Amino acid sequence: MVKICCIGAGYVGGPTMAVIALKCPAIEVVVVDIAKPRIDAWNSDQLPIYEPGLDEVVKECRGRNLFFSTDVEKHVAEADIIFVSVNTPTKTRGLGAGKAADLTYWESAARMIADVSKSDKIVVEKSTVPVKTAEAIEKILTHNSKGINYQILSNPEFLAEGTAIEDLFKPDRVLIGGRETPEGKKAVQALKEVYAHWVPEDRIITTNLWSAELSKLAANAFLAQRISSVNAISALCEATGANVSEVAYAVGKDSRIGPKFLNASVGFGGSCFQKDILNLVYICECNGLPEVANYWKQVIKINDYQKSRFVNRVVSSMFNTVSGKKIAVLGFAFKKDTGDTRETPAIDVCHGLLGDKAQISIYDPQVTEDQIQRDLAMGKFDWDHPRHLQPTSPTAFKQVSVVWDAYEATKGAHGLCILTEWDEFKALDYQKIFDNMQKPAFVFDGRNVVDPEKLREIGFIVYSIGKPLDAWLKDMPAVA
Ligand SMILES: NC(=O)C1=CN([C@@H]2O[C@H](COP(=O)(O)OP(=O)(O)OC[C@H]3O[C@@H](n4cnc5c(N)ncnc54)[C@H](O)[C@@H]3O)[C@@H](O)[C@H]2O)C=CC1
Ligand SMILES: O=C(O)[C@H]1O[C@H](OP(=O)(O)OP(=O)(O)OC[C@H]2O[C@@H](n3ccc(=O)[nH]c3=O)[C@H](O)[C@@H]2O)[C@H](O)[C@@H](O)[C@@H]1O
Repeated sequence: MVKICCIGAGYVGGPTMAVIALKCPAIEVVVVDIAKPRIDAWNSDQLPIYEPGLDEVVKECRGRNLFFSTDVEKHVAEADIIFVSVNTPTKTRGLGAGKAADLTYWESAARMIADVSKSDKIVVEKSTVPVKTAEAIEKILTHNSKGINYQILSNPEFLAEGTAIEDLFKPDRVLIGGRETPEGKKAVQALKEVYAHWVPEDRIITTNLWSAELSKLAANAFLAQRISSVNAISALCEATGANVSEVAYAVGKDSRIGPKFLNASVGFGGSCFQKDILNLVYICECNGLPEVANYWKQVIKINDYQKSRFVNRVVSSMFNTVSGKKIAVLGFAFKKDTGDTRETPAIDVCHGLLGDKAQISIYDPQVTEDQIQRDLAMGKFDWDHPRHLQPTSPTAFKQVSVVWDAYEATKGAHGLCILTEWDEFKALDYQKIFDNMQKPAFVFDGRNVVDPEKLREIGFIVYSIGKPLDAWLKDMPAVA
């Protein structure tokens, strides 16, 4: 029986391995992690991450050919194929701070593999890493090899949160990069055979190592660039009376452009887009390509601009101050159908509002108060380190309350900001919300969830990203 071990039981390691176990009953899959609470949660009825369809997959295979364990060394030693899916956060200090990927966790995983291995291994980069990481990993492994043969493969993951199971069941492509030696090709074939249990052969792409590593960074950069492009246009829409949804629809109808990923928003979030672009920027700089670095940097600058533009809209609309005013925030996760808050635009928007002394009442169907308070207190990039290495929870923000109901959050509020596109926000009784808010009552829709015209009929003053402006907002300063 082929044995797979995955180091890192997070958003990628957990779902990916669960799907491999489901589709390959003859393979034993063990997911290991240094974080005991996370492994305990994977072994319980309350999985550590919320992802539609994940519970069913885990329930079907757990205890059959899918296992979660903290006994990292034992399972690594026994495995034929080792996936490494650990954190690769942005460095917070030292060389490349604020840009380069911090490979501490990767390096320690590689050293541990070298220490405990007694048989040949295929080591698979599942984490997103800088191009050329495989070379560094190879050096660590071969210099400590004790005669063991290691083959390093790059197999980046393209799943998106909220649709992870769907994406894993039907991936657009699976990408495998390896050395072009006979041993390298054999290792690529071995991994290909795992995916071939359910992925059509023409969707399994094989490349050299560096192409695979770079394709992952490039794919995320292209995706984020689309959002920054449409968000940049959204600002111009507001200035001219054009409607960003109509513009995006018309632009996306061009089959060369395509309709997906053109939703204007308060900004993109999530653990990877910013991190991976910063990493790409750093790699370009290190390779003497400042023009290329600056080109990609702009994608992040527009994203930051979009978030501060939103905050400025809120404050300038409400008589240039939100001091002491209750502002309801609906949605804190970085997108719908996930409880993940890493790099969510809600953090920056809340910081902006707190900077203007607002009282914030937050409701998100999947995010806990503890998580929100931690997020608001955490330093830049700290969130992307393993949980037990993050700073312990400092004192909570008194101006922030977290409630479990949208009506409670909006009761007595002066303004309401929609920051995540949860479906349930479309179906709220906005008349009831209006009746219970202070007047004038403002809605700032950062996700184009509500119908601005219907809300205006109720009596709200409405700002929707990239949509023709409410008469109230015209001529008000709103640039970042
Ligand atoms: N979250 C996502 O949707 C996607 C993430 N990625 C990439 O996958 C990688 C992992 O991301 P996530 O799963 O989101 O992170 P995560 O933070 O959810 O999970 C990483 C896990 O690795 C564990 N870990 C760290 N060092 C370890 C070690 N030495 N031994 C054992 N366990 C260790 C941590 O305790 C943590 O549970 C990152 O490189 C990310 O860029 C790629 C595609 C999608
Ligand atoms: O490497 C990663 O981590 C993953 O990053 C993204 O996945 P994810 O961040 O989970 O979610 P997305 O659906 O890409 O959304 C990212 C952010 O962009 C925002 N977004 C997305 C699409 C859009 O049109 N507009 C927009 O503002 C979302 O609300 C969210 O805040 C990519 O889509 C995945 O392919 C990739 O594997």
